[in-house]
Formats: sequence, C-alpha cells, structure tokens
Amino acid sequence: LTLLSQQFSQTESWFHRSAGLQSGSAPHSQLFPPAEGVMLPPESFKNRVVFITGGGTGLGRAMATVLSQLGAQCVIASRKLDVLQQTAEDICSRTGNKVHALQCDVRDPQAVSHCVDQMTSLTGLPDVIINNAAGNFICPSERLSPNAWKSITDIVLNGTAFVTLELGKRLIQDQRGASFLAITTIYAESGSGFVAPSASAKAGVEALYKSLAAEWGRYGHRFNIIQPGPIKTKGAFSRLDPTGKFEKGMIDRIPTGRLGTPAELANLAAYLSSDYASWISGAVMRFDGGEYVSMAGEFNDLRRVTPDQWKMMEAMIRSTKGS
Ligand SMILES: CC/C=C\C/C=C\C/C=C\C/C=C\C=C\C(=O)SCCNC(=O)CCNC(=O)[C@H](O)C(C)(C)COP(=O)(O)OP(=O)(O)OC[C@H]1O[C@@H](n2cnc3c(N)ncnc32)[C@H](O)[C@@H]1OP(=O)(O)O
Ligand SMILES: NC(=O)C1=CN([C@@H]2O[C@H](COP(=O)(O)OP(=O)(O)OC[C@H]3O[C@@H](n4cnc5c(N)ncnc54)[C@H](OP(=O)(O)O)[C@@H]3O)[C@@H](O)[C@H]2O)C=CC1
Repeated sequence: LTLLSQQFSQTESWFHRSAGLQSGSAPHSQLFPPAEGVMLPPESFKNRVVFITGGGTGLGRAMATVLSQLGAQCVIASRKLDVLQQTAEDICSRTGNKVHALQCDVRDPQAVSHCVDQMTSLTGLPDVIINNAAGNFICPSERLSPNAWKSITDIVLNGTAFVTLELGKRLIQDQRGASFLAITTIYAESGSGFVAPSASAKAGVEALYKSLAAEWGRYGHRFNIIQPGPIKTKGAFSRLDPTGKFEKGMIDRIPTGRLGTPAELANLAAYLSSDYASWISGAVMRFDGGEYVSMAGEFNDLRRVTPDQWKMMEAMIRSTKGS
C-alpha cells in the first residue's frame, strides 16, 4: 500500500485528472492547458509540517493534497470538523501521509491558541503556514449590516492576524523559521464594488504580510501572498455567482480564455512554501490568467474590433490632418 501511495504521489492525483478543459472556456484556452501533476520533486516537503486554514474544501483542500503528495504532514483547520475529517481521510488514503483535522474558528483568538496547542502535541509547530480561510458574498454595500461587515472582516483580516501572530510568537520563542503564505485576491489591489468587506479585509492581509516580511525576516520567517483570479470552487461560486449568469462574462475578459484550476494554484503555493523559494519574501504573486491587466487597460475592449473595421479606422486616422 505504501509503495502504491508513493507511486501515486509521484505521478498525478485525483483532482489533477479532473482538471481538463472546463465548459465555457474560449477555444484559445487550448493554448494554455492547465498542467497536470505535481510540479516539485517528490519528498520536497518530507519531515515538514504544514498548517492550512480552510483546508477542508476548495483551494485549501487542493493545497493540502499537493503538499501531502510531496511528503508533508498536513494539519487542516476550520469550523466544520466533519468536513475536515473526511478530507483528511481522503487525502491520507491517497498519499499515505498523515493529515490531521482540527476544529478552529479563526475569528476567536482563544480557539486559535487552543488549536495551536493541539497541533503542537500532534506534530510540533509547523514549518509552513497557509492562511486560506475566508468568507465572502456579493451584496450592495448599502444593504450590509454591521454584523455582515464584521463576519467577513473577522474571518479574513482578524482570523489571518490571529493565526499569524499566535504561530509567529511561538516560532520566535522556539527560534524556528517558517514560510507564511496568504491567499488574497486580485481585487485586494483595486478594490471592488459589491464585495467591499472582502476587498477591505484582503487589502489588510496584504499590508500585514508585507509588514511582517520586513519585520520578521530576522527570525527566519518568509511572508508571501498569492492573489488568485477566478477558480471554480463551490464556496466561491455559490456566493459570488449564485445564478451562474456571470461566469461567461468573466471568462471573456480573461486573456487565457479559461478559469484557473485548484491544481495550478496548489503547485504555485507549494513552490512559494518550499526551499526552492527561500529568497522570495514580501512578494505578491498575481495568478489570474491575465484578468487584472485585461480589466485595467483603457483600450482593451478594442480586441472586439475586426480586421475590416481596423482597415476603416486606420484610413480615418491617417486622413486626419492637423489638430
Ligand atoms: C461578476 C462576478 C462574477 C462571478 C464571480 C464568480 C467567481 C469568483 C471570482 C473571483 C473570486 C474572488 C475572490 C473570492 C474570495 C472568497 O473569499 S471566496 C470564498 C467564499 N467562501 C466562503 O464564504 C465560505 C465561508 N462563508 C460562510 O460561512 C458564510 O457565507 C458567512 C456569511 C461569510 C459566514 O457565516 P456565519 O454563519 O458566520 O454568518 P451568518 O450568521 O450567516 O451571517 C453573518 C451576517 O452576515 C449577513 N449576511 C450573510 N449572508 C449575507 C448575504 N448574502 N447578503 C447580505 N448579508 C448577509 C447575515 O445576515 C448576518 O448579519 P445580521 O443579519 O445583521 O446578523
Ligand atoms: N475560488 C476563487 O475563485 C478564489 C478564491 N480566493 C481565496 O481562496 C481561498 C479559498 O477559497 P475557496 O476554496 O474558493 O472557497 P471555500 O469556501 O471552499 O474556502 C473557504 C474556507 O474557509 C473556511 N472558513 C470560513 N470561515 C472560517 C472560520 N471562521 N474559521 C476557520 N475557517 C473558516 C471554510 O471552512 P469551514 O466552513 O469549515 O469553516 C472553508 O474551508 C479564500 O481565501 C478565498 O478568498 C481568492 C480569489 C479567487
């Protein structure tokens, strides 16, 4: 069984196989196929402990899977213990490496401290910390109650801060280095209507991580950020595109013509958390198939202009004399 697991971990995983061309993708997305398989060499995370908040579902689960395939002992934590336990079992049965499930509401600093106590007894302090847990929903800002604002910012900004500070302090005390990674979003930079609490909190997370990259390098700690564009997960799409009507428009504005995949994100997270990235700290990695620059450029809608229309417009421009 162990041999089988090892062979499996060196080739491909269950979710990589499912990462084919998604429905709704543009034809040119064939030129940007999501790579299958785990990118780093086997055992890149052997003898490493990885702590992932929100590791039971979506992108957190994908990152836990890849890191476990690479030899890590993973600890996944969030509110729903049954979901975490199922994920831990699924991953462990496929990779042969231990995955621990711990209940933790990151909004509650005491729960975070208790969770870190439990992890310390199970695995010792982690070498890699991935702050991935989040909450979000689309809502016109004038409809937000104070508690709606608080529920998102407490998970995203305070939760990340509580986890990072609790683990950071203990690692410093034990003179242990670590890699911290935060999953934010492309609109942390631009802001975005209809998700103002999420945009505000994610921007705060980025400021926290850049600050600590500068302050805690002396303790052996690296801090990096991935800003994903749209990647289809139930958690995100059920709350951000509940009718499914916006997906096509979103794909149309992504230059690579498709959504990202959890496997692609997981490979990037593994790289940034690995020794191969030990000189990368304070970095913000946009991971969006080009969506951000595509939305930002003043003239990018001209992609819709046909060659005949260009001929006509060029003639008009060239015929202009003077100002
Ligand atoms: C054009 C766009 C097209 C397509 C978009 C599609 C794809 C995505 C593309 C990009 C994604 C970019 C970024 C993604 C960021 C993410 O974070 S996605 C991850 C999302 N995952 C989750 O949110 C999982 C966890 N979420 C939850 O548990 C809940 O949703 C929660 C509400 C965040 C928290 O649950 P909790 O049980 O603690 O909270 P409640 O008690 O239910 O509610 C607290 C208060 O909030 C009010 N509320 C809740 N929902 C809404 C809503 N939909 N609208 C308005 N207000 C809401 C609720 O009423 C409470 O307030 P109160 O009534 O005043 O007490
Ligand atoms: N999918 C996408 O398109 C994008 C996602 N992102 C980011 O990626 C990350 C993962 O999102 P995704 O996988 O899509 O969505 P999910 O909804 O699947 O993931 C969110 C996770 O956060 C956990 N969580 C929520 N509240 C708490 C809490 N109070 N304490 C502890 N854990 C909590 C949830 O678990 P539980 O309910 O058990 O607590 C869940 O596992 C998030 O940071 C999100 O902002 C960014 C840009 C795009």
